[in-house]
Amino acid sequence: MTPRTALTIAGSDSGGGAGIQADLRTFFAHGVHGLVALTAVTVQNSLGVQGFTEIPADVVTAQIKAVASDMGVNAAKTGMLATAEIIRAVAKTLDEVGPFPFVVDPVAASMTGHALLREDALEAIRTELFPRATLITPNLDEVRLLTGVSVVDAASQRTAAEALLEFGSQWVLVKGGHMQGTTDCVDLLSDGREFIELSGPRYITENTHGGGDTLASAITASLAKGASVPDAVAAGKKFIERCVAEAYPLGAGVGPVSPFWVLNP
Ligand SMILES: Nc1ncnc2c1ncn2[C@@H]1O[C@H](COP(=O)(O)OP(=O)(O)O)[C@@H](O)[C@H]1O
Ligand SMILES: Cc1ncc(COP(=O)(O)O)c(N)n1
Repeated sequence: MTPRTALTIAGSDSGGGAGIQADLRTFFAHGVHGLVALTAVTVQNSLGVQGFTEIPADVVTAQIKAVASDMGVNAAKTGMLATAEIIRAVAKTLDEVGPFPFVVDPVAASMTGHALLREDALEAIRTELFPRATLITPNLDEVRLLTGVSVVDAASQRTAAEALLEFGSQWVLVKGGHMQGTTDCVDLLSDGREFIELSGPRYITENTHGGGDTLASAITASLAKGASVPDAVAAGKKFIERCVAEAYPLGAGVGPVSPFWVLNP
């Protein structure tokens, strides 16, 4: 039987733990066929990002149109988008080939602190992509960059969710992985009416590379299969928890979260 399809519009991680590599292995783990529009090639390993080269915006557009016109897209997500020009091209192209559920993971930097966006690009994500998004999935660093809100507890997490929804997405997931001093990891999902706390154990590990990409692509895979946003996010949270619990060391720095457990559930 032909599986459902999900499109990732994102950068390549040569270390294989984040970016399109994380997205494709997550789509596979969900039984969803992955489609790709590559935006950038990063030179990266467990120690960080040594540099990147972006793909020309018209080539990003052409990749999206090629797969959408022939194979069909059941849901899409964005990760690293590199430049404002690529972001504008993605927004325009999605208007032409959509609608389908669309998840925006506003990747601004790697967890090692290296910029993955050129300077003017965060503003373009906010104005061009958020209003078109079914769901946006910022981490706490991205929340601060986008809204100025520092999330330190449940109240400020809710304030941040409300501020982010002002930019026009249908739903927001404020991820709590970087919250200090908590024994649980609590992500807050909201559409402005409902505020749903998704809580799970915080595992002690150094190896969380690719966690955000894996969560967003797990959610996108469930949306491609027809799940509602709350159901897709709840399933994604369960999925990433297990991936963090089974993360492995690789290289001298930060190892990747692992979806390999799906092979031996
Ligand atoms: N140590 C951990 N144990 C369990 N879950 C975690 C851990 N760190 C992050 N998570 C979960 O992984 C997902 C990604 O979160 P986060 O680290 O906040 O984003 P990002 O990877 O984009 O920086 C969230 O669902 C978060 O709750
Ligand atoms: C190509 C690419 N996309 C996304 C990330 C973010 O992932 P992380 O926050 O785990 O470094 C990355 N490092 N590289």
